[in-house]
Formats: sequence, C-alpha cells, structure tokens
Amino acid sequence: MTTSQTEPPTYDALLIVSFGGPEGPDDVMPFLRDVTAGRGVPEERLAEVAQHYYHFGGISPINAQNRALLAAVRADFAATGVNLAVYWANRHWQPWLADVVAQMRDDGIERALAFLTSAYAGFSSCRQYLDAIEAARRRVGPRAPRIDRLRQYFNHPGFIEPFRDATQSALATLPPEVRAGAPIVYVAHSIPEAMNAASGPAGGMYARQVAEAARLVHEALDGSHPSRLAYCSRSGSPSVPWLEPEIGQVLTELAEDGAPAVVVVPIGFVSDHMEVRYDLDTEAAELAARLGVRFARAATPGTDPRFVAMIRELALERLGRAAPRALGPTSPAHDVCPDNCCRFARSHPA
Ligand SMILES: CC1=C(CCC(=O)O)c2cc3nc(cc4[nH]c(cc5[nH]c(cc1n2)c(C)c5CCC(=O)O)c(CCC(=O)O)c4C)C(CCC(=O)O)=C3C
Ligand SMILES: [Fe+2]
Repeated sequence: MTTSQTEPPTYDALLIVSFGGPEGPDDVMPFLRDVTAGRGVPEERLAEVAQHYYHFGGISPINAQNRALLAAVRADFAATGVNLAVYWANRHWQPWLADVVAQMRDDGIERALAFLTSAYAGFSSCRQYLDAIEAARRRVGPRAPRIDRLRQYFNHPGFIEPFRDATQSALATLPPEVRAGAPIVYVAHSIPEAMNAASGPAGGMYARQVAEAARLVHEALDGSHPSRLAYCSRSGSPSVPWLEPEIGQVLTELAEDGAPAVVVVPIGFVSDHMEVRYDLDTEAAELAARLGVRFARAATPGTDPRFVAMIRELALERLGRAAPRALGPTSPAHDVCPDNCCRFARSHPA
C-alpha cells in the first residue's frame, strides 16, 4: 500500500440516501410513476404493486424506517463525538434529494459523505443513486455540496452480524421438532440478468455480493441447515430474463422435498421495505402455509446498534480515522466507482 502525501478530505455532513415510499393512498400512483418513469414497467404490474401498498393503507414502511435510522445515527454521532451533520433524502419521494441538497447548501455544507440504504453494487442499488445525487446537485447549482458515496457494505460485520443473530432468532421461533435441518432461504431483490451482467467493474457483481453475504451469514449457523438463494419482487416484461429462482419456486421445491419449515432471510434489504412486508411476509408466507411449510422470517438490520455503528465506521474510514473492515475473503469494496461501473443502458437518458 502506498502512503499518500495528501490529507484525507474534510467533510461536514453525512447524507443518508434511500429509495422513498408513499405515506398515504394518494401518494401511491405518483410514487409508482416516479419509480418507473421511462422504465417500461407494464401498466398491469403498476396496478398490482399499487394494491400491495393499498393493502397497507397506502403507507410504505420505508420512510418511518429511515426517520428512525436518521435519529439513531444522529444519536450515535453525538455519543461518539463525530462532528458531521446528518441529513436524509430519497431518490423517489419526499424528502427529495434536490430539496435536501439545497438545504445542505443553505446550511453551509461544502462536502458530504453519502450512505446508501443498499449494501450492493448494481444499477438500481448503486449507480442510479449516484446519478440521482449528481442530478440533484446540478439542479441546486454551483454552490451545491460535493457528495462522495460511502462504499458498499455487503461484507461488513455491521451488516452481517445483525443478520446472523436474526437468523438464529428466527430459527428459535420454530418448534424444536422442525428446527434442526430447517432450510435457510436467503432472499434479495431480483434484477434483470442484463443489469446484473453490467454490475461492478467486471460484471456480475450484484449476484456475487448477494451470494457472499448469504454465505457469511450461513457459515455462522450449526451446519445442519441447507442453504438456498432466492430472488423476489421481479417486474418488467415477462420476456426479459431476471435473476432466478424466485422465492415461490424455491418454497415449492423445498415443500416437495419434504421440508417441514423454512427460515427466510431478506439479505437484500437493510430494513423492512414493502418488498419484505408484502412479497415475503404476506405472499411468500401465504404460499408456505398452503404448502404446509412453517415459515419464519429473519429481521432486517433496521436500527440495530451494530448497523448504526457501521455507518459511523464507514464515515471514519473516509476521514482517515478507521481501518476498513470486511468479513471473509472478499476485500472491502472500492470507495469510488470507476466510471464504467454498473452502467446499464437506461442510465444514459437520450
Ligand atoms: C435492486 C433493487 C432494490 C434494492 C436496492 C435499493 O434499496 O435500492 C430495490 C429496492 C426498492 N424497490 C422499491 C420499490 C419499487 N421497485 C420497483 C421496480 C424495480 N426495482 C428494481 C430493483 C431494486 N429495487 C428493479 C430492477 C425494478 C424494475 C424497474 C426499474 O428498472 O427501475 C418498483 C416498480 C414496480 C415494480 O416493478 O415492482 C417499485 C414500486 C423500494 C421501495 C419499497 C417500499 O416502498 O418500502 C425499494 C427499497
Ligand atoms: Fe425496486
């Protein structure tokens, strides 16, 4: 490793950047139109997803989760003497990125770190956030703060350890006679195969990072549990291939193999998004019930103190005040994405 002559840059803020979600029935369609603008998601799929939100009164859990995370990070920074103002903005709903970046400028923020509420490489999970941040900065104009993204954290102990404990806790909720040997199904958001092929500098990085996170969680278990990887929340045209197998297919196969119970671990999500509450807790749980398979779902990191401390550690790394940590054989992910990283055709609007 070469020692740099230059001091690490100074930062005056941390910006939590998330997806956003509706907070009432009237928000649902405008939110869905924003998410799918120019993406070719069929109208029937939009209507179907709208129903998932209406099922919960039109309220996504994601904004409340992020308010809680914002409060937890502020408290953690105050308690540990980290002198960074903490903000929160969304890519697809209020508080909009452009509004928050303008507020940061008005508050005198010149340079900020960004924490993305997605642990993985990929167009949807990384590049689209970077593009949205830059678009917001352009709208705010020349005095907009510079914003540098914190690295992907799929293999950080602060992400993996809460999932390990949550998987053990979910197992413990199963009756003892079905617990030993219960398959563990790790689930992430599906993406088009072409998007996965374009993820990371060398391609295929989203699926590789998801598989590695699942492996890191799984190696902490007692060895009696078969492990499966599955994907949820596919959308888009049926003729376009997406990452598989789908969670429903895996549950069906496990039932055919005689599994009496499963533990589903939403490794692709940092908190209980609608995909977790609907696609897993509602849809997948109902399928498991029909198949006669007991179903337990592991908690997401949410505001687990280790996850909150990870955000602090990732920031301190970039301030040159902490060494990067990562579990397993994969190194800590790069700080700055190469320009070709995670580009997907649709990231270049005409
Ligand atoms: C990889 C990934 C993550 C994880 C990384 C991250 O967190 O960013 C993620 C998160 C989320 N996705 C979310 C919601 C939606 N995603 C959609 C559509 C899509 N997601 C995709 C991928 C991902 N999505 C893709 C390839 C599409 C197809 C259209 C397109 O190429 O853009 C649609 C349109 C309808 C539909 O097709 O389902 C909705 C409503 C919410 C909010 C949930 C809530 O309200 O709690 C969250 C956190
Ligand atoms: Fe999504």
